[in-house]
Amino acid sequence: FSLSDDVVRHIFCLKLQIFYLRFLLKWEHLVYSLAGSVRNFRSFLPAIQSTSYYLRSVSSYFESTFLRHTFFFFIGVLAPITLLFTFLFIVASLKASKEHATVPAGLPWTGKQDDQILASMRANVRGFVKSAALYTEGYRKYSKAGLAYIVPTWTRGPQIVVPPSLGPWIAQVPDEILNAKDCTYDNVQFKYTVGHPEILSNDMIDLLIKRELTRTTGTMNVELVEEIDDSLARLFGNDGQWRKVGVFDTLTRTVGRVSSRVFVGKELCNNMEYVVSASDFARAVSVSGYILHMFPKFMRPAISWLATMPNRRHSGIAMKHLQPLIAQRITDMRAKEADPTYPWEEPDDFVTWMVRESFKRDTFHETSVHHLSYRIVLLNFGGITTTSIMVVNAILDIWSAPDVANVIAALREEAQQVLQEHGEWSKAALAKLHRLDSAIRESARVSAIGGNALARRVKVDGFTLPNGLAVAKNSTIGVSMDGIHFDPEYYDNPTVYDPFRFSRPREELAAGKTRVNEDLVTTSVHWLPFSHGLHACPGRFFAANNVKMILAQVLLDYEIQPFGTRPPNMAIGDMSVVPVDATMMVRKRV
Ligand code: HEM
Repeated sequence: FSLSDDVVRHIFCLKLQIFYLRFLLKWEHLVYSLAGSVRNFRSFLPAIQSTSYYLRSVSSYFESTFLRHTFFFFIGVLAPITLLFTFLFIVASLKASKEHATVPAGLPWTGKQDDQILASMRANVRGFVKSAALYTEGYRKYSKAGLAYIVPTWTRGPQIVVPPSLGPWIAQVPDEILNAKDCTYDNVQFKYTVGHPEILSNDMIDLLIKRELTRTTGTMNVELVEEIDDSLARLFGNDGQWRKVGVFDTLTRTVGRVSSRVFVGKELCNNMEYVVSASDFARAVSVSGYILHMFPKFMRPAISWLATMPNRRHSGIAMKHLQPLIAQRITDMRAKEADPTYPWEEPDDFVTWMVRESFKRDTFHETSVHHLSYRIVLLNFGGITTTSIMVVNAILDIWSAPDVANVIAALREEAQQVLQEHGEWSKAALAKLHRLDSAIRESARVSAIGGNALARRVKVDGFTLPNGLAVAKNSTIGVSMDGIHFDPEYYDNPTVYDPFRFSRPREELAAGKTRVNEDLVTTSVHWLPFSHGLHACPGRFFAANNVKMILAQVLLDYEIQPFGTRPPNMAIGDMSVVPVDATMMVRKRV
């Protein structure tokens, strides 16, 4: 510690000297030229001489101590950095070789060249920089020939990618054989980034999403539209003036507020400190997951304390608001149960459903205020950022579409007609927004998260896939999401964003065509943003309801200036991430 203090002092000293030297050189020159041209200024000469003398002494001090400073700089700063990087390099190299030994030897790789020195580690680095592209490259080369291949990734180790023909089979294999959650949890390193294994392995959230949230989806839309309108008015303004706003920032807040209206109720959904903590927490968890994957398993407990500090800060903010709310809800619900005349109206929200469910359970982690509150933190994690990303992608894709003016006019016309017919955004009304539904579904196709879909962890020894490929226990299999989404066999002109790709067949129904049921919530092995099969996202009905309603209100009430070119998503590892800095010009329609 004292060494580093010393080093810092010396570096500081060195900087000061260089600064002073430059200062004096500049002024000495100026003063000499002034003195030479104005005789009367001779009286200044002694001062100039003494300055010059000081300058020389500083310069000689600098020369005499230069070596010492350089030495301290190397010992104190460069040596530890070099040592740290050498250590990380060795660790990463060993980790990569170990991971790569677990996949079947005969399979082809994308992004790995066996004849290169440190082939495994270099492949993992490629996986970090561009594994989304490696997936699609392998898809064209191998999947289309019915072969499996391997993609290196930074976060999940090597992935075995199987042809799409195996997709329907993977989607139905039970968890005891191919496990979905193990993959997700390991990918985001939930053990460290979130903790609470007793909550993660518990059924309560999934059960309530399937049983209560899906049942009520659409029934609270009048309240949700109020939240959307107020949120958009605050963020986009309602004075008819153009404003430059952040796309991600404004829509995350709106989605967070709308989702929270159903998750935690009217009061808290309006609290932006609480709402923003959800997306901050999600981002912190993802970043810390990446950091932890840089280290081998035995080092993660030690590294995690530091890496997950932001996670604790953001979840702490949410917990600060959630715990009193849930404690009060338990008190009120108990009082109402004991005495039906207790003057309190039970809100219909996720907290109420969860507390009611907790009354039927008896373990501490299913009943304590802390554990119930943390469940909402996790619900936000799974539900808010994912939905915000879908809205952001849809806005970027729709307002960058070829023929954007006509696309907007067609979407707006549909929204106006349906709203006029139904008077409000009821479930039935939203179901009639075929063009908007299609524009969002198409955006989710071309701007999907990328990489791996239907990712499953093999849970049994000696397992053989239907195509005869033997895979080791704990290896990961899946299909290439972008490979499938951009395959001309499934989509005409697959690289083009065609907003009405899915609604056109419906609109042509009158011409006697067969009805094609491809709504935003319809999953398939060829459209995978919500996955497919046993683990298809149970929150997709709620998410689709909110995404459609937010976009319909934006179309009806605001004008957005088209983007010249679509602000591109960024590839990070095997994921494609929305451009969080993208801005748009927006104004209230008059
Ligand atoms: C546009 C928004 C959303 C997207 C794109 C999305 C996507 C996904 C995906 C890809 C899966 C993984 C399935 C698998 O492992 O194969 C999933 C699972 C899940 N999602 Fe969503 N989701 C969204 C919104 C939501 C919302 C709003 C909620 C809750 C209210 C939610 C709750 C869940 C849960 C609980 C699972 C785990 C299901 C299981 O393992 O059986 N999601 N989601």
